[in-house]
Amino acid sequence: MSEPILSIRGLTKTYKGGIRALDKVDLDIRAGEIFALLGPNGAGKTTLIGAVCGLVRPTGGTMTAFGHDLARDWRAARARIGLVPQELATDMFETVWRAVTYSQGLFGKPYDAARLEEILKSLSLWDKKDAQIRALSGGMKRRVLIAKALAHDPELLFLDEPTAGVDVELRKGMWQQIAALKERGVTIILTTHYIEEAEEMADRVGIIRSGRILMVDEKHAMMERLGTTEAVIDLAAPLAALPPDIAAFPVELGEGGRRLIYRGGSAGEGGGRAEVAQLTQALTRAGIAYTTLDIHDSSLEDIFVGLLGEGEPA
Ligand SMILES: Nc1ncnc2c1ncn2[C@@H]1O[C@H](COP(=O)(O)OP(=O)(O)OP(=O)(O)O)[C@@H](O)[C@H]1O
Repeated sequence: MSEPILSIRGLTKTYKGGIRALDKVDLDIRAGEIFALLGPNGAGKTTLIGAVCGLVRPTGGTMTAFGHDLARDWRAARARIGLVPQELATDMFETVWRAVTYSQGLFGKPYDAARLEEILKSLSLWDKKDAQIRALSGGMKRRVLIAKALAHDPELLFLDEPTAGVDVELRKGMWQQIAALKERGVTIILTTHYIEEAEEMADRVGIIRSGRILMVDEKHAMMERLGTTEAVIDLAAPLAALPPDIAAFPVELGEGGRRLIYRGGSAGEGGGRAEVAQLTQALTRAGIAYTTLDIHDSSLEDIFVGLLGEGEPA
């Protein structure tokens, strides 16, 4: 693997009052990936982003971005990092154009009107460039946040809950924007508690709870390793007991013998689905007819809920 673009070791943050928002977090981010940090409310996602972007002062640990130690050489690294925060912390009376111009210069980048025009056009904000931000719709305000974060052409972009509270259509639009940024080579870290968002977008997923990273893996590997297949088979006639050939599969009888429920394997091609195919063949061989077969793989959501359900944090 090439050098990580961002490397975090032992990152800890204890807020005044004693809340430990981050607890010895280790994380490496690869150039060009979309990394989704998943966690429930209060897990420490925003604190983690804030620590990298210089908004939160860590209590302990080290962070290296683009080879720069963030504690010693913050500006050089920060100039290459963009942040789309959850909330618009900008002057609402400002025009869109002034807001993005300000952001472009914030880390020493020279004024480049053509680039700003390009960014605003790509986010369908060009015809709003002279509008005051307060006059924009919620969806447009969010796009202004993205435009501001992109104005200095960051190579690493943080998106904190990019689609929290936005409608489905806007969310899909946002996903397209994020995919387009990845195409251009931008590395993306997004936080979300919409599992669907991670499932759709991410190359890798990290799960955080109570300031601790519980798991980091390729999304597909995580789904294959932790996922299962469930098949619900409605039988044409009730069965009093399972014949041995059928009982050899991970199945149980329900609905007074009318329904066979299979749970097993792993999600994905080879695992549970292949075994369900064998199960249906065994049913046919045993002369057991069925009317419907409903099969599905567990989603990232099932996995996530299962992981978070495993005991309360220490
Ligand atoms: N400025 C602060 N002072 C004290 N405690 C804080 C501060 N900011 C966050 N916390 C606490 O730190 C913990 C982590 O908060 P954080 O905002 O990082 O979580 P999050 O995962 O981003 O949650 P959400 O999804 O709700 O944004 C929470 O218990 C929160 O109450």
